[in-house]
Amino acid sequence: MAAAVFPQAIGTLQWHQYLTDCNLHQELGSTSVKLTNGFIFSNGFFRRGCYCSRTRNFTVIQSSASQTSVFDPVKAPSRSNTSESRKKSNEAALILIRHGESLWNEKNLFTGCVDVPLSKKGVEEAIEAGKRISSIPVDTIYTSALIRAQMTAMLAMTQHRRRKVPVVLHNESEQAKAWSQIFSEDTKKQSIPVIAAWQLNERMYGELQGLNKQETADRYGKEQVHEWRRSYDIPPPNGESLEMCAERAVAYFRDQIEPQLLSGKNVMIAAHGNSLRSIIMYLDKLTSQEVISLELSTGIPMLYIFKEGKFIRRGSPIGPSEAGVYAYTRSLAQYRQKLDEMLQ
Ligand SMILES: O=C(O)[C@@H](CO)OP(=O)(O)O
Repeated sequence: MAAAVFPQAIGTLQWHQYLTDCNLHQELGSTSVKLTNGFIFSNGFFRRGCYCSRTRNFTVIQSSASQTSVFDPVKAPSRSNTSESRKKSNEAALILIRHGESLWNEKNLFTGCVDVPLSKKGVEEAIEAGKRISSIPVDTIYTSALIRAQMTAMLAMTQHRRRKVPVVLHNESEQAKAWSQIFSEDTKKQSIPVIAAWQLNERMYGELQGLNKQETADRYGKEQVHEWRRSYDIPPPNGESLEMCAERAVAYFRDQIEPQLLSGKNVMIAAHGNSLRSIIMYLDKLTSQEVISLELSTGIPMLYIFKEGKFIRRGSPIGPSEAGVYAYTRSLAQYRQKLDEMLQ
């Protein structure tokens, strides 16, 4: 694919514009651009974790057309539909979704490891998230052990155009394993394994669990509560800091999920604000300072491409009916086209 050539200076970009303006992203997508503030836009995203700030201005000071599209098809019929070529391309999609709004989010209560379900709005958000990723391949699903993440994953998958059935694996005992076997290879092929892991749970919020966030801020002060909620290494009373949460969540990601991606499997993770913040910190190499301002919205999927051992952030996919979906790589566009043909 030929790369677009940018003039030496094209003015000012707003990060918000990057997030929402598909055409801009497409134009930039195949070009390396150096920006003021030391930020570099290449391979479809800004480096240095600057997405924490949605309102920052970027002035383009230099560009190069050396970067062509780096994304080979994940599962494109012409190039990557054999396990051999998959291994060679070493590329896979990774979708991260924070669960939809829960009944305690709605009431503004600290939730942590308390297992509460989605609110009505959360159910709608999960379905909407499913529409956004309905044309992105998913081979394996990881969720936390908490119902709000599991509901989100399942509701999202009801929208997937491939129509595979998510099946929760029960490996907690030999008997559970034996009793949940599937005896048809064809049916297995039409299923997506769902693995629930406590390591992906929300951070344990200690003695804040069940307290109202506003009342807690009124009592202990806004700054103290912000420190408990967003700092990297300060735990809430008797709870986990983000660092402690990362020790289990990132270890699980590296031990269990990365090998799947390495083997070419497309993975979706439905988890929580803080367990996902810790994973994003690892993926985007954010510092403990940068992660403070990282906030994740409920029910908004984020797409990464894993290629040659690197995670490339592609933004949040929007519905297949929208023109110019910036999050799609060429290979994902091919997968989507294949679905279009199949479903005609
Ligand atoms: O209550 C919680 O478990 C989390 C996520 O909802 O809250 P916070 O935004 O403080 O991380």
